[in-house]
Amino acid sequence: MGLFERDTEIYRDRDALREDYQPEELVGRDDELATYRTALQPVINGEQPNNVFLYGKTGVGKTAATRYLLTHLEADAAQYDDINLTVVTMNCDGLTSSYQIATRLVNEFRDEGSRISTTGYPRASVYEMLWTELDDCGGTVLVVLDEVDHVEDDSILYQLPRARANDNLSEAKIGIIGISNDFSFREDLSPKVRSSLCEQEIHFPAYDASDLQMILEQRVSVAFHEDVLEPGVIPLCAAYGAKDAGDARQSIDLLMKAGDLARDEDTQTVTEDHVERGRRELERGRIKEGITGLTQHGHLVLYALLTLDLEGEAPVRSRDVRPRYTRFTEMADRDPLVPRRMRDHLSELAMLGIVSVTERNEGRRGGTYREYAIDMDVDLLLDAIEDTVREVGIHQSVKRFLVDDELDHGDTDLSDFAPESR
Ligand SMILES: Nc1ncnc2c1ncn2[C@@H]1O[C@H](COP(=O)(O)OP(=O)(O)OP(=O)(O)O)[C@@H](O)[C@H]1O
Repeated sequence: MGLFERDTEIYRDRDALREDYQPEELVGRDDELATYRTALQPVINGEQPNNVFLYGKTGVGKTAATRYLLTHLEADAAQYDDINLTVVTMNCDGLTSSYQIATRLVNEFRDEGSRISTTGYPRASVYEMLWTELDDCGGTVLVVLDEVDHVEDDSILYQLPRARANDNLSEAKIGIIGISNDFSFREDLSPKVRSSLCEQEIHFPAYDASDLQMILEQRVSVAFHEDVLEPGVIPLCAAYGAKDAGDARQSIDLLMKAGDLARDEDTQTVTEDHVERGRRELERGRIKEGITGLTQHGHLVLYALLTLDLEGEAPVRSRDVRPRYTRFTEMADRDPLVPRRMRDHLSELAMLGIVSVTERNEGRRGGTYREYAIDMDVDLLLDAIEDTVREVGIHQSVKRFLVDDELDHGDTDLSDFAPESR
């Protein structure tokens, strides 16, 4: 028998659970799809398209709905000889300026040999090139700007939708589809940009548990063999998804994690226990990612609070975290941040769900203050701030959580790091 053997007991088509899978139908989005379809109808009529703006939290189907409708629109437009439709889709993640967007767009229309560099041209001349490319392309051009909130200046968001009205285009009819999960972005747009970019706004609300259940059932029928899932598995994934953020991506990921655990264990069924364990694993991954993204001061603040928590001192006020944090910064050969910046780090840890915060009120004289405590698995946290701990040394109170080979104790003299007397 070979080293690798095909395992097909659980999955029929695991790829159907991946992000890039395009479902044939979108379930539970009838109203949004109907509004969206109406907004795109002028394209088929050969009229000037509407600019559409989609907004809603992450994983609620904005991109999936766009892909679904534009695939149909392109196929249907091909039936009409007098319609020449071009769709350009761009994700604005990593593109922060109008200039970058404009050069990228110019290059979308050009062959490899004649592409322009992304720096060095005056903005006005890049816009000129863009109008020329669009007019040369002609017909109807739909530009999809996904994650449009990454663009920090709104010049292009004004120029593109207004290009025809401003006489920059004579041949092409252009329509913009902006997509965003940042609610404040729309609010912060200047009125003139908002009125042109957001001609037709469509809000995608978060999914509830029964929506998610329908979405999961549709995926399961493609991805898994029949009767492989215990009856409670889909409702449990849906319930967790609805509780977290109403995000379809999270529910689908959880189902895939549960399926993978079942497959790794060579079992014939996916159980609720696989879902529970899968959820814990995903959670660990998310937290680890969140902590890894913090600065070293964030790690030092966390380590200070963690050791205090283990000594039974939490919940603790930030002024009581401070001496420990300051001491750790000295050990790491750094200057401590001012108290307010240190508190910002505690708030950030709270936002990540690593630290719990309790507001206390000492009555009229004492005012209100906040107390912090660790709200997460200790070994998970230690694992995530391993490098910082190594630099500062292993504090007495965390010693019992460390398996010898998990962290290199080296020659650290632990007595140096015994908790200070308070
Ligand atoms: N109504 C639905 N029916 C079937 N699958 C869906 C539905 N809504 C979302 N999904 C699936 O959930 C995942 C996330 O959806 P999508 O990428 O469209 O979210 P989004 O709102 O664009 O999120 P983001 O703002 O993070 O980009 C995709 O795999 C998508 O296929």
